[in-house]
Amino acid sequence: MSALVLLNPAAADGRAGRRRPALVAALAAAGLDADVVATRGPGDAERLARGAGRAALVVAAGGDGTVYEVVNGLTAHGRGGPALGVLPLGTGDDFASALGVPPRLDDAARVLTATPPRPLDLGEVTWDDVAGAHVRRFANALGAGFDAHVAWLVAETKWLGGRAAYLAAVPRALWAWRRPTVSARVSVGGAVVFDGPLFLCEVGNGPSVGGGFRLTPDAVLDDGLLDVCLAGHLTPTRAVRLLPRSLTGAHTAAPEVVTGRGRRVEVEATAGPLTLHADGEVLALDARRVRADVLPGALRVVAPALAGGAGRGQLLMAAGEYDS
Ligand SMILES: Nc1ncnc2c1ncn2[C@@H]1O[C@H](COP(=O)(O)OP(=O)(O)OP(=O)(O)O)[C@@H](O)[C@H]1O
Repeated sequence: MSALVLLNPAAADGRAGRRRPALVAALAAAGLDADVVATRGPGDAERLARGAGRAALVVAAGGDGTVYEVVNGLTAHGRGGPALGVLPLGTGDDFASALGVPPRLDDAARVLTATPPRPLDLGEVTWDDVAGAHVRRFANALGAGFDAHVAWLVAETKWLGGRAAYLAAVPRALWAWRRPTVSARVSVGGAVVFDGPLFLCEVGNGPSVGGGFRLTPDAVLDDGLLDVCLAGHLTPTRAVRLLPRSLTGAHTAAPEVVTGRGRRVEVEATAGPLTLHADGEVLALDARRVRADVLPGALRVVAPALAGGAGRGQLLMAAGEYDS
């Protein structure tokens, strides 16, 4: 099998780049005929994936941001294009965890040759801001509000290093959000589920974000649906109390938390602009209207945790329930 491995050397504060020799050795040991190409900057992985139509497999070697880019490049090929593999070399690696990719490089490389790819759902986000309308795809999660604000602060202070940038960003974001900063109306499948001051709204294709915070703990990558978790205004003290509970998904029982599941999720800012992220990459600081749609079975992915059997999304698609 011919594979193109797109290595983001900047992932995990540059640790991914330093692991290139170990990556090449792991791929050789797994018997994968692979070209390893390092990206030169943001956007490069997407461009390379778009040009990789002849590869059987395109592997995102990096974190969730690298996966996001590769997914947006690969979907340009349609459903018959190369499959996606993931080697978790990033900081959070939430999508790789959802796929069941083992954290050790040797094991993860072996999985690429041993597991036939299978169709999984993707999300498609459409939003309006001052620059107009935009459309992107996401693999793992879309977030509006507090966590997108954290992602923006982290990107701004990248020079601090991943973990330090996060530690600095969370208190800054909590301080900025001590009073309600945005209000929004949220609909799932056309029905309004929330209207008021918003802390965050997370739309999960996979269950976790930020390196293991299970905001949408029951999200499944092949069920043809997106899971939603939103919280109305939280004081900093209340947010700090709830955050650790999201490591297990126990936050969903809190009275401020609303959950839902559907094919389409809409978030409309009624006061203040929305900060928006997809797979941890900041998309907008001033979104007004955001729509997320599931694209059932849109991309074939090496997913050891989901190997075998048709997912619900595929079954619904076969039954003609989806036209996307
Ligand atoms: N060669 C490069 N130099 C600098 N930045 C790059 C390069 N290639 C890609 N990037 C950018 O690096 C950023 C971070 O990548 P990625 O998300 O994969 O790693 P991470 O942040 O360590 O992991 P995670 O998102 O799982 O926490 C992305 O915004 C991506 O566009």
